[in-house]
Amino acid sequence: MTQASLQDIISCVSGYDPNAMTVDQAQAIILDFVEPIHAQEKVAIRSALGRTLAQDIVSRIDVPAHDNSAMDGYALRGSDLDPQASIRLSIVGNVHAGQRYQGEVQKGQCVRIMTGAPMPDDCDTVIPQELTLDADAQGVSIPAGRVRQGDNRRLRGEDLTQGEIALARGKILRPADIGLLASLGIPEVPVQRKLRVAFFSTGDELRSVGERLDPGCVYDSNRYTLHGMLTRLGCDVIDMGVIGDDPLALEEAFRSACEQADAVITSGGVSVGTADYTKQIMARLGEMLFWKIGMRPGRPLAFGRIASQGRDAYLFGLPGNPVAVTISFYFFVRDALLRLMGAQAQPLPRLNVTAASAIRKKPGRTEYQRGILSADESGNWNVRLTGTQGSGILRSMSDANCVIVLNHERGDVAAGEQVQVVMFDGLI
Ligand SMILES: Nc1nc2c(c(=O)[nH]1)N[C@H]1C(S)=C(S)[C@@H](COP(=O)(O)OP(=O)(O)OC[C@H]3O[C@@H](n4cnc5c(N)ncnc54)[C@H](O)[C@@H]3O)O[C@H]1N2
Ligand code: MOO
Repeated sequence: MTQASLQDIISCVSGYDPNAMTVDQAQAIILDFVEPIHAQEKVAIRSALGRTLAQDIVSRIDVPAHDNSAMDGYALRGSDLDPQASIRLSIVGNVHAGQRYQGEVQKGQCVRIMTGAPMPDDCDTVIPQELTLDADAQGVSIPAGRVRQGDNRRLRGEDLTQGEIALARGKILRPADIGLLASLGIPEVPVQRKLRVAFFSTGDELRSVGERLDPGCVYDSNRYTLHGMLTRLGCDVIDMGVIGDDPLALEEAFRSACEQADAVITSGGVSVGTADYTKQIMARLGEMLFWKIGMRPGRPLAFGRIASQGRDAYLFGLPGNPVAVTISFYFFVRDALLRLMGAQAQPLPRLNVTAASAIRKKPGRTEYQRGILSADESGNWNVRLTGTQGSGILRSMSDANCVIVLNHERGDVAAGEQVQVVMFDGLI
């Protein structure tokens, strides 16, 4: 990777203060520093779900390939229609999807047609069969005013025209995109190689699931939350377990993670505690910034790039508190990983909704509070807090279906005021 150093980037940030960063500043610095990886591979379209498209996909055909009927009914010449009076047309043929009507259709004539069948050359309008009267083998009556010229006809190329970009590079492919690729007859597509992300938890007090919980210890939940969030983002995950507060073991873990992965995520050890060797080791292995961000939860954050054995990786040192891990991941790490994987920016949509009750908020920091969004009897959406908002209380994260984002300058929120929420659906 050849890229600007973090020092270059922060020297351009006005009022840069690592102990008083705003969320916006931190997000901007991170995105500025992260460069997309370039490796790509070809995969069958069914395996491309959730992957990032590595090149533009240009349509080689018109879709649909011909004008065709949107309804089962009768194809007719629109110029025969009389808006004031019913007309009677004679039926000169029949055409199904996959066939082509070869004959001519003259004035006063029509063709029985099925949905998807190509329009006969002389016809430009279809009347659905349920709007017609007195149909028999010879003819059909078209009541006045039921259709206008051009109705119920799907035009050649109305979905995509030959040469048009059907899907742009950087798109994360969803089921409809896979269907679109199939509609173009494309069997495989170039996608970005999956991002490899290594992660581990730090702290002597952590026990892994399956181990005995010794006095004073807690189960490591962060690795499980991170595993879920990274998997949802479509990364290849490398779970490196729990590393105790031992400088040698920590250094070895950082080196090994960096040699295997594009990005390394740790939790714990980024604050000011005496056993927090983590920060020193991070700093020794590369270029690191340690920030106190004006936000809650998620105040401490380490960010940079470390190197070992000629390999380097971006490093995100998240705070240890379980809720802080989730918030830091979604508001800093997610966008950076998306950029790293070559994906188009995918800002998390924010909805304006009503606060069901008052919310305490200090101006001068961004707060992310866990909420439950629901509709009242009139169908108006409002949000209430899940309860205690301590950054160690994972239960209230699990109970929530959204996070309420209260911007930097904002003070207390009164019941009935508008607040912004980010939905968890599909996210956490
Ligand atoms: N004097 C100060 N103390 C603290 C500050 C500060 O600025 N000055 N910041 C507080 C904030 S905010 C946070 S967040 C934490 C972050 O500290 P660390 O990143 O060093 O995290 P730890 O001390 O290792 O752990 C914090 C807390 O979270 C629990 N934890 C850690 N890892 C896990 C895990 N994998 N699974 C479950 N729980 C975990 C850990 O046991 C601690 O209770 O510092 C504040 N203190
Ligand atoms: O990041 Mo800490 O969890 O803000 O409280």
